[in-house]
Amino acid sequence: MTEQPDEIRVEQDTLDVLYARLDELRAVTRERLAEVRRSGPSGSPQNRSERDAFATLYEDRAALLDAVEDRLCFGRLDFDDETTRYIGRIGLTDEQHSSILTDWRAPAAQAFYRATAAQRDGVLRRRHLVTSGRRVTGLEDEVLDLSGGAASDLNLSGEGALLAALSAGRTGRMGDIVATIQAEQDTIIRSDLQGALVVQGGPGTGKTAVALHRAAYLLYAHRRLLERSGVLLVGPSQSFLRYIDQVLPSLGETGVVSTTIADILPGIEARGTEEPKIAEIKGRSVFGAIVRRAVSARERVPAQDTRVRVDGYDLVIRRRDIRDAIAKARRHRKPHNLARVTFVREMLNRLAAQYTEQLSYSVESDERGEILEELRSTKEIRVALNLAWMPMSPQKLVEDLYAKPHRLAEAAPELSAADRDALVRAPGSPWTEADVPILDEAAELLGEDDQVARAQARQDAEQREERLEYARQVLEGSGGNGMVSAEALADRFATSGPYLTTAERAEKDRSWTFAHLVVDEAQELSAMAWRMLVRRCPTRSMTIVGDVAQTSSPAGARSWDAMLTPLLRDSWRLTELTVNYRTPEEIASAAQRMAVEAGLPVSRLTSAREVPAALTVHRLAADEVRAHTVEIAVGLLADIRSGGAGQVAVVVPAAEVADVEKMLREIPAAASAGDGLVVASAREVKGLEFDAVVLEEPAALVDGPGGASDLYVAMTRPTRYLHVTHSRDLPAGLVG
Ligand SMILES: Nc1ncnc2c1ncn2[C@@H]1O[C@H](COP(=O)(O)OP(=O)(O)OP(=O)(O)O)[C@@H](O)[C@H]1O
Repeated sequence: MTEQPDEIRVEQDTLDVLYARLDELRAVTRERLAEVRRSGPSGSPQNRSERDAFATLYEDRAALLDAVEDRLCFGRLDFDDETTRYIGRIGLTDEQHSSILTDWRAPAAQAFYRATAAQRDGVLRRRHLVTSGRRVTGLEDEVLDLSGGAASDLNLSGEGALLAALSAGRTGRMGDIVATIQAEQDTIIRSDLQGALVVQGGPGTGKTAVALHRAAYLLYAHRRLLERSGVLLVGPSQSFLRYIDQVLPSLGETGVVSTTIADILPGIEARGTEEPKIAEIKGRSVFGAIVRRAVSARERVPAQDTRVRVDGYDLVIRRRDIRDAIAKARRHRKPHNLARVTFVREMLNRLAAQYTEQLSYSVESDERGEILEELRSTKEIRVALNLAWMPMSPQKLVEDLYAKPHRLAEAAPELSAADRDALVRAPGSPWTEADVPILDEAAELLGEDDQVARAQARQDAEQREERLEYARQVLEGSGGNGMVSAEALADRFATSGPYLTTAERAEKDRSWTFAHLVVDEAQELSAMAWRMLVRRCPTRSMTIVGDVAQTSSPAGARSWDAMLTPLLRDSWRLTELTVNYRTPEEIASAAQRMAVEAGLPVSRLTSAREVPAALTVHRLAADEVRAHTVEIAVGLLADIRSGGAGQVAVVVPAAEVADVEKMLREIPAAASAGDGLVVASAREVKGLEFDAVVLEEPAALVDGPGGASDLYVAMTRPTRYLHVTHSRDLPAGLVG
């Protein structure tokens, strides 16, 4: 990176203009918001809801303008025709409506990330602006003539800025990478919305970063479509979602619904744990058929006819009538609870016919209604009809399947007796993550009685068209600047109570379908979890990122093809990331060697950075290992903290976490470290990163349920140092 005082001054002047414009827009937005609020709570409900809608609009705009303060502008392109273009977090125009800053997601910004000496796209020079607050502190120029070329073999663009970003201390929160997105990442970020895009890449290749930037890009490029139905982001754990939760807001996007598989069903708390081998059984796609059979079993012809007496008349609930009524109800292919209405109506009609045959006169239609009501409320008839077609909640259906071995045996002939035995559990046991897709499948097949909701939805759709037209006129009148679509504004007009975003509405509604789905650490998902997600995204427009070499769940994917083709057929495409930005070369090579020896399906990986003495291995006596682990962690913490912020993690098998935490609590420097020192299992650190990691007894990790994949994950978390403490032999390949 070069210090060029004159050039820096020029860029500082530009930056001053851009920030002045940002401040001006902030002031205008705040003034408009104040005006709306001043207008007070009077007026008709229609006026009030419009006022609330405008208030939300200005609040969102103010929040967006605040979010882009840091590194508002980070790049400049100089073209052959002597024009220049500045690239930043958002687009800005001056008072004459001329562009002064180009949004990084706009087509006009693409060359900033993609132009190379070989393919310049008219770009002469790419400049990275390094800033601190509102000050320009450095510049990095790449002259794209053939003599200059890329700065390294890896074709890294803005290498100085990139390496500075990569070696900065970790805060425990992921940051955005807009200023230094690399060409192979940019291609993925801007890839077509249609179909499912699978991004396979080794650890640290930026899969999470790319998935989030792609979500922000798609929301920008297809705002109308995506804002209305929303984008669903599925991550592996709540701690992972916390780790990434700043990235989209820093890119000006807040409307994405984030969740985990365990939390995806409204009203279900899946906090129970179970053996991985049980989760594997529950994750098999055959559970789709098992749930279907379990539902069908609740529609059954009894062994005998049932006689009942109503008002002194003898009626027979005949097996053959039940068989016919079931067949008729099934013909409409509605979910069980909804089809039950047809079954009951048919049976009551047949019983009413028996009843009236016994009368000495013919009945009028109003009397017939009374007879039907009488039959419906007769207890024996209710019981008999329920036995033939039981109304069911998903929870009850699945609970019965686990608690009553005969039900499971009937529904699951594909499972071995041993597998079925493993699934048995008492009613009332807590739900586990692997139960969630099964409950969702059951909810889908059982259905809720949503007639009222559907009528309401039809009415809403009609009213929405009117509001949309009105919102378009309003936006035209107020010179809408693309920050909000007419669709979003129309939806805001609709809510006279507190305004609900798409995200908030979607979160409450199990059957909400999203316009795009982003899945991170996707290799962990079972076939049943995929079925559940695909139901939520009927367009199959998805971004799926993961690494099949890091799969620890026995129900997860070892091959994308085997997992996805049965569900998505040919509507998915595979792309790869190959540069490791996180882990120093020495550590990454050791991890790769170990993974290859263990037979994991590792991807090609080249490391962007080298850090001297990044990997240290401590061979110890068995009774010394734990004390050394703790001591090394405390030493690393002091070392890293002396240079500013940073995080150290100690990775041990899950059963050891509490013990190590207890030892660390007794050391004052560790006890007061807060987020700076984390003790966790390999599974808990998946997707996260730390400045330094102390990894205890790798052979024990390999013996655990996640096997060598867990060790691969643990080894590839550090951005600077990895210390391995051990007494047992090291897994093959770990030391070269
Ligand atoms: N172009 C880039 N500029 C700056 N930092 C980057 C870039 N690409 C990736 N990084 C950084 O590299 C680190 C690893 O990225 P990320 O967590 O997205 O990788 P990953 O492929 O999801 O890893 P894992 O498979 O281990 O979960 C992060 O700190 C991320 O910010």
